[in-house]
Amino acid sequence: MSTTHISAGKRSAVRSLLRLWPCVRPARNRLLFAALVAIVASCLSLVIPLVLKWMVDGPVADRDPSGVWLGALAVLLLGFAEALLFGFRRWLVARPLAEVEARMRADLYARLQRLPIAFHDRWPSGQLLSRGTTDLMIVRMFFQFPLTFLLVNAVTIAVGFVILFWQGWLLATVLLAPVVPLLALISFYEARFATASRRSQDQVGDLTTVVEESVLGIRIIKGFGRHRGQVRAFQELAGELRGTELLKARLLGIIWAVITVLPELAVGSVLVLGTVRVADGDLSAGTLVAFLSIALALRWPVESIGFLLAMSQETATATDRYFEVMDEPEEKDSASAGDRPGTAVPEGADGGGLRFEGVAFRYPDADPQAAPVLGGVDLEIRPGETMALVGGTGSGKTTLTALVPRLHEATAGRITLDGEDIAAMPRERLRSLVSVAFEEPTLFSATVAENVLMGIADGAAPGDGGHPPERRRGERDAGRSAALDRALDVAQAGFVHELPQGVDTEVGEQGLSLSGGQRQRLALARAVVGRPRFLVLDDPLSALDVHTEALVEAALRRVLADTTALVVAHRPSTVLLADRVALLSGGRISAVGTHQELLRTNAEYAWLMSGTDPVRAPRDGEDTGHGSDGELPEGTAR
Ligand SMILES: Nc1ncnc2c1ncn2[C@@H]1O[C@H](COP(=O)(O)OP(=O)(O)OP(=O)(O)O)[C@@H](O)[C@H]1O
Repeated sequence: MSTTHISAGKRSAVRSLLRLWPCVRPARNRLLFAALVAIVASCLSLVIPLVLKWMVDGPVADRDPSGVWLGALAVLLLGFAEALLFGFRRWLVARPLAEVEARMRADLYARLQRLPIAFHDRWPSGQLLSRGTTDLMIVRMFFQFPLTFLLVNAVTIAVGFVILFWQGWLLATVLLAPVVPLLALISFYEARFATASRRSQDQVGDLTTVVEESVLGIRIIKGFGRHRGQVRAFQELAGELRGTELLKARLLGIIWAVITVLPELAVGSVLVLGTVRVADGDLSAGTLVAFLSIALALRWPVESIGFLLAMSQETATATDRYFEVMDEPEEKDSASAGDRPGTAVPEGADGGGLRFEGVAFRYPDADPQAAPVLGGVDLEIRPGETMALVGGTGSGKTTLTALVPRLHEATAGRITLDGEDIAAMPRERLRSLVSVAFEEPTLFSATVAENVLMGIADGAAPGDGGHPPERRRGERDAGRSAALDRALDVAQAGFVHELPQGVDTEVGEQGLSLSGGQRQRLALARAVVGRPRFLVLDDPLSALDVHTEALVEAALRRVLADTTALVVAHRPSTVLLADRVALLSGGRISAVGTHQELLRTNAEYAWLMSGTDPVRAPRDGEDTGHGSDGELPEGTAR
């Protein structure tokens, strides 16, 4: 379980926040208008002290009750207008900001779909999940509240001080005095808060990973009685997060205290100095009331700056975390892939079928000193042929099959489909030609039909040409339904008709409401439903009982007859589906031939297939002397 944090490095919060500008661009007019409304509302609160001054120096001093009532009415109306305008501001931004958040989330999801498998191997899922949920929520709240109020409060404070200086420069200067120490202290604590904020958001990601893994692996956890250990691990991480949150709270407390105490001291000084000046007759009582009222009205804008800056720091962190994913390079088609006509060779001609030429591969995070998983694979699967791929555990069979749909990119050599280099093909086209079923059959929380029909391109079904749209749609649906029935038949997945809603039954998260064998049959149906030209199957029958396996094999034979296929096989029964067998050993294809030929002539193969070897059982990847020096055993073909 990874607790590795993706380091943010040193960065400027403002620069991070500026990266959000293109995302909120569609809502910018509303945001600006809402900010204006909030500024007007906030400045109305500064007019109230001026009304008070007028009341104290006018109707109160003159003992004029009707003037006092008029002043009270003015204060009431100003307060009412302020409340109304703040409500209007909230209404203005709510919908556009929800849309901004939804769009950013959709962009993140789309990006995750396009990022290479190597990225997903590296990143814990909880880290991605927390970026798509908590971090984006923080970003939305920033636009809703801190951003607007940092602006509104800055304008309110500026307007407030203009009025204060207009009323009397001496008292205004006393009020302004704490600004310099205030700024220095805030910037010191904000930097520490930014570090704590990054740590806490990364810890939320780690915690999400633990929760996700334990929910998905609940059967293993319960089966091995590991629930207490799991709870302990969770509590440890939750404890670390709690510690970081408490540190944040302490820092925020200090910032808050500094921001509150220094201005209070200034207000106290103004009160003393102002009273002395009123007593000396240098200042009217109304001016002092107005002064103190404005100073008190500015308290909230000043005090709130502490937590507004803290929220801005959190948003800068959330923005960095969001863009760390968005900045990752996507899977790229080669530069000329889109417009290159391809170098296709007609089916059946020399160079047709599936060919591996000097294909090498090393995982990006593998030890650079270690030998690559694949060191130079040469293999030809003729058009219409089924080739079984056999090799010891960890010899690289799954890795080799993953190179065909370009889930990983070969580090050297090339793979061709009917003579066309897959590196020069647009991925979409490549994946419409090649279908895959992996050893671990992954299903999605959707219906049986939706899971199987994922294997067919949207709208792809026979009978589309030259008809009106409704008829085409009808024919397409009928075509998809027929393809579904055929695929379920091939995969011997008739059990789906016994499910409560037949093919419309939801299979639950990851298809866990089905048995392992049932999931594997649906994964197989998904691989064959689109009648692919090339089929790559990674030990597709491993979870079936012998009777079902025999049935699926019989049906598979029919499918394999029409396609060029590479089938990873661990057992003789699967190997027998193939026309020929290739043995992967030491990162290369060390022998190719029929099952019988290899059984007779290749000790490693005989050992892998039967577990017995009259001479000696070779270890994984050990050179058996066959083919490694270029000499293939008798009956071996390339
Ligand atoms: N994402 C990865 N990052 C780094 N190394 C990996 C990764 N996936 C697999 N490997 C390594 O590559 C080697 C080949 O793995 P692969 O899964 O291709 O073997 P395999 O022949 O399919 O094994 P099995 O028969 O047990 O399924 C192994 O040593 C494995 O540890």
